Amino acid sequence: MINTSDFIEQLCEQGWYSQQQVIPGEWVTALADLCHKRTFLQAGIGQGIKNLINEAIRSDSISWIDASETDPAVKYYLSLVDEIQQLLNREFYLGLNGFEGHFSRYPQGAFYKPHYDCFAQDKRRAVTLIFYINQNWRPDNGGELCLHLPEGQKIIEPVAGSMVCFLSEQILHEVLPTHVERMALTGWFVRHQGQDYFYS
Ligand SMILES: O=C(O)CCC(=O)C(=O)O
Ligand SMILES: [Fe+2]
Repeated sequence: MINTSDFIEQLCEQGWYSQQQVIPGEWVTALADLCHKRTFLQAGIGQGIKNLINEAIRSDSISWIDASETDPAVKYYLSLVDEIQQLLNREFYLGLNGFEGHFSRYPQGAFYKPHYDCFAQDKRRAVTLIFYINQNWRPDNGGELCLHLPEGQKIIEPVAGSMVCFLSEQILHEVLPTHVERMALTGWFVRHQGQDYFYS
């Protein structure tokens, strides 16, 4: 369960929010099992024809989620996404009208260097939403999400069931090298501006 009032207040005041134990254990298990069964592609940077694979910047693999998927775990995830989208649209005037999300797998040694989730030529991505599905995560596993904030770094461990949400344009962030396989569900609430875009 999301703490609605903390979510609204902190997203508004600091541009990011994180909370543990949002996804119950049984759904974490279902999502982690599903993640292991899916087909993954090496992730790229940029979009469309400019989507380049550059392992010096990121070394994870991704598996895009289709809104028409029928797996109960995916449906559960999309219902959470929907709940958060309604909350965001009710409380903030972001005009969000779409979502794109994927499973991501970071093999041992993988990382994602500091970046913003909003592309220079494409400002559609407004809010980033991440859920972690790493059971039995240990503090010495590495793989933390590091937010580079004006007041300093905020380190977030990718523990099972936790959630992070932030304004895509504002928060510079990175994934520190992981010492074990690390899995997440990463997505973006987007605002369409009446143009056609490529999906990477
Ligand atoms: O997995 C994470 O903690 C963040 C991933 C990320 O920054 C991204 O996919 O853009
Ligand atoms: Fe990111």
